[in-house]
Amino acid sequence: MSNGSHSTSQSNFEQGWIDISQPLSNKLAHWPGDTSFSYTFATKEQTGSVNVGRMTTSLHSGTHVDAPFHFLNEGAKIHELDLNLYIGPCRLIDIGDSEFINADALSSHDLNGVTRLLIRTKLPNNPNSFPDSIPHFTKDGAAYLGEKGIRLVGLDCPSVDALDSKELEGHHALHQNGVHILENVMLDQLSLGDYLLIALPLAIQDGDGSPVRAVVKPL
Ligand SMILES: Nc1ccccc1C(=O)C[C@H](N)C(=O)O
Ligand SMILES: [Zn+2]
Ligand SMILES: [Zn+2]
Repeated sequence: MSNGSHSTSQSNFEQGWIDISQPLSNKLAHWPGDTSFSYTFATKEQTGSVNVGRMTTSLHSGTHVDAPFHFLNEGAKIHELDLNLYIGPCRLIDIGDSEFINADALSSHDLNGVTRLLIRTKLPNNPNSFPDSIPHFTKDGAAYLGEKGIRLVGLDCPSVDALDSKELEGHHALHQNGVHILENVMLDQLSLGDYLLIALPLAIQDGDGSPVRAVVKPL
C-alpha cells in the first residue's frame, strides 16, 4: 500500500486533535497500594509468528473515568454509562492555586451553557510521580456544577477527593448532582477556552472505571 493513498496523506484527514492523556507506560504513577500499569509481550520468537502484548492494570491507572459503581455498590457500571457524556463540546478553566474546588473558586468562571468542564488546578502534569496532596472538590463546588448543568467534569488530579479521604465526599456529591468524573487529564499545555472532547471509556462489562484516550480539538 502506498503512503500517498494511506496514512501520511493529510488531505482528507481531520486535523487539530490534541492528546491530553497520560501515557500508559510502565513508569506511570499509580494509586498507592493499587495495581500498577504493566505491559509486557511475548516475542515473535516465543510465539513463532507475532509479538503479542498483555497488560495488567488498575482501571484507575492514568487518564480514566470513574463509574458510579466505583464508590457506590448500587451505582452504574462502565458499560451502562451514556457515551454522549464523553463526546462533545467542553470548556477549559483554570482555578489557579486554590486548595479547594468550591463554589467560590468556580463562580468567577462563565459556565453558562457548558455541559462538559475541564478544570486545570495548580497540580503540575507529572504522570510518572504520584502527588503528596491534591486540590479537591467540596460539596458546594459539586452542587454549583450541578446547578450550572455540568454533566462531566475532568481534572488534572488522580481523584476529586483528598488522597486520604475514605468518605469520598466529592465523588458522592458530584454523583448526587448528576456530574460524571474524568481524572488525570493533562491540561498544562492547553489554552483556556472551548474545545471538542472525546474521552471514551472501554466497553468493560461491569467495570468500576476505565482508562480513556482523552483528546481535545479547539472550537
Ligand atoms: N485505586 C484506588 C485504590 C484504593 C483506593 C482508592 C483508589 C482510587 O482509585 C481512588 C480515586 N479517587 C479514583 O477514583 O481513581
Ligand atoms: Zn478513578
Ligand atoms: Zn475517582
